[in-house]
Amino acid sequence: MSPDTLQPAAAATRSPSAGDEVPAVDILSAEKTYPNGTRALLPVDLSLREGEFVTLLGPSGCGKSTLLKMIAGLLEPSDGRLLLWRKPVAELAQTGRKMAFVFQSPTLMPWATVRSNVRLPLDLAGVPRAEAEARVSEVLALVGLAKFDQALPRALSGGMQMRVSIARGLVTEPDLLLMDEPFGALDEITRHKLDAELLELWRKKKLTVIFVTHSIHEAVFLSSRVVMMAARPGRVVEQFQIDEPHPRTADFLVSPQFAVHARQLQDSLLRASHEEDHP
Ligand SMILES: Nc1ncnc2c1ncn2[C@@H]1O[C@H](COP(=O)(O)OP(=O)(O)OP(=O)(O)O)[C@@H](O)[C@H]1O
Repeated sequence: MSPDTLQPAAAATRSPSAGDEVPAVDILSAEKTYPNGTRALLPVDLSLREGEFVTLLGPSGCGKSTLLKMIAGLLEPSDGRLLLWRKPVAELAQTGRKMAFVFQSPTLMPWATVRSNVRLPLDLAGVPRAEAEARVSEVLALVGLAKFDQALPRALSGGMQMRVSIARGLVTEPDLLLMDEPFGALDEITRHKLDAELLELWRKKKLTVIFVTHSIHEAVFLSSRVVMMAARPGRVVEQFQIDEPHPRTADFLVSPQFAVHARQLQDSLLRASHEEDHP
């Protein structure tokens, strides 16, 4: 085992929360069995420091989305607990922190302009119009869509629609960004471009990100840590630190270090898939 690899047992000790630092996310033996009896997740123990970019990677059905939805408070665990800045997910507001969720599909209102789509969370929160407009302008500039603020979603490419969705997530100024395969439906080149932009946003805004993907390359490029999961039943099997410097450019993608990490994840993914075939 390489020094970069954390044993699942080490992950269970959740050392990041041991010191003074308040962990952004603490998952304490959280598990999920759906009402139809499907054991989607065995107990998961995982802790995230503020500012980490953690990717959940694993074969189809290993519970990535289930875990992300539990962290978002969209699903209740069957047992165990999930804390955000040491408070239960439902009490996040008391921590003064905010969370946003970006789905795989941009889910934009087709009849509304880009500007109105991005402003929606602020309108729902009752933010005064002038302040809301200023914040919308700022995030649209951040994702490179300032000139398209009056466009309707159908006039935009898939990649641009995804940028609108990300802008809508960022407009509330979240501390924690949860992303469920946000670029999975995009072509390879657009995906790389958005990956690079997302990494810049993460650095600029000092976000904590949990990102679900099927792509080993995306996981290596983006992550500070990769959590490998296996299916039937879903569980965390291994973790990998990707301690490579930033900014990560296109050169990183063709570097020997990138290839080493990709190989490790490839082997781990094969092991995870094998466990599923021979539980
Ligand atoms: N609402 C539900 N009711 C019953 N079973 C469900 C439900 N949602 C998901 N499952 C099952 O739970 C398991 C984990 O699903 P989940 O969608 O979390 O996995 P995933 O790793 O995100 O999959 P994928 O990579 O294909 O998106 C799967 O066996 C799935 O069929």
